[in-house]
Amino acid sequence: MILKLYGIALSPNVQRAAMVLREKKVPFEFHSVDLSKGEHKSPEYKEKNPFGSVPYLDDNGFVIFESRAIARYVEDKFSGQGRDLIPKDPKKRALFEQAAAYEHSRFDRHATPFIHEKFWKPFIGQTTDEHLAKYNLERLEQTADVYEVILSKQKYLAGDEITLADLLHLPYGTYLPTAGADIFSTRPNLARWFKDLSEQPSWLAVKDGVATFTG
Ligand SMILES: N[C@@H](CCC(=O)N[C@@H](CS)C(=O)NCC(=O)O)C(=O)O
Repeated sequence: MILKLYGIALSPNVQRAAMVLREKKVPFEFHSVDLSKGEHKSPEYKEKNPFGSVPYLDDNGFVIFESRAIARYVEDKFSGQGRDLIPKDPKKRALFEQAAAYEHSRFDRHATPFIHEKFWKPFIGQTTDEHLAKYNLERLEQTADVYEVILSKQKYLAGDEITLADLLHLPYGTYLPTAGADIFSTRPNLARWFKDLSEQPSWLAVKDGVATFTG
């Protein structure tokens, strides 16, 4: 039975899951969840994702949420199909895990609250906490300086081949300049890396909104 992805078409976390399904050439049905009506907070929805957030994936009754966990499940289940996103060689795998760990703990940790303050809050008519935004932007700039060093020595974060660790940056990385944090274009290696990622067909297919993919 076809996989079902639940969420909103322009949610970065939903786009992350959909991008990986496209990478692995896995057909899926996209099901819209109406956040404005609070559908994601209903008891029925929380049976699927108890945090009441999007996305979640339903694979014939097997339900998984958290976009990074969805990505890893899809990579494992459809191993040998589409592009390999996680290396199997132990050393390459360790370098991948290292990059995936700092994507989450250093990049996403500050990108998410920065975008919340500078993009999402003004969008829904709330006031930005400028102090919080500045704090997170400073941390992002520090992380970007380290990325620039890493990417001056290799093409991608885990070596010279693209992995899931690189792709995970795309959704929030794409929002950052719109929110006023242009951390990529001012650093030549980071600019080269992010331009390359932004041109990946899997991302181009979902960046303007997730839709059902029939293969
Ligand atoms: N860490 C989660 C984050 C999910 C998340 O926060 N999704 C947002 C949309 S981008 C959401 O559902 N926000 C509404 C809410 O949490 O009430 C993931 O990667 O899936």
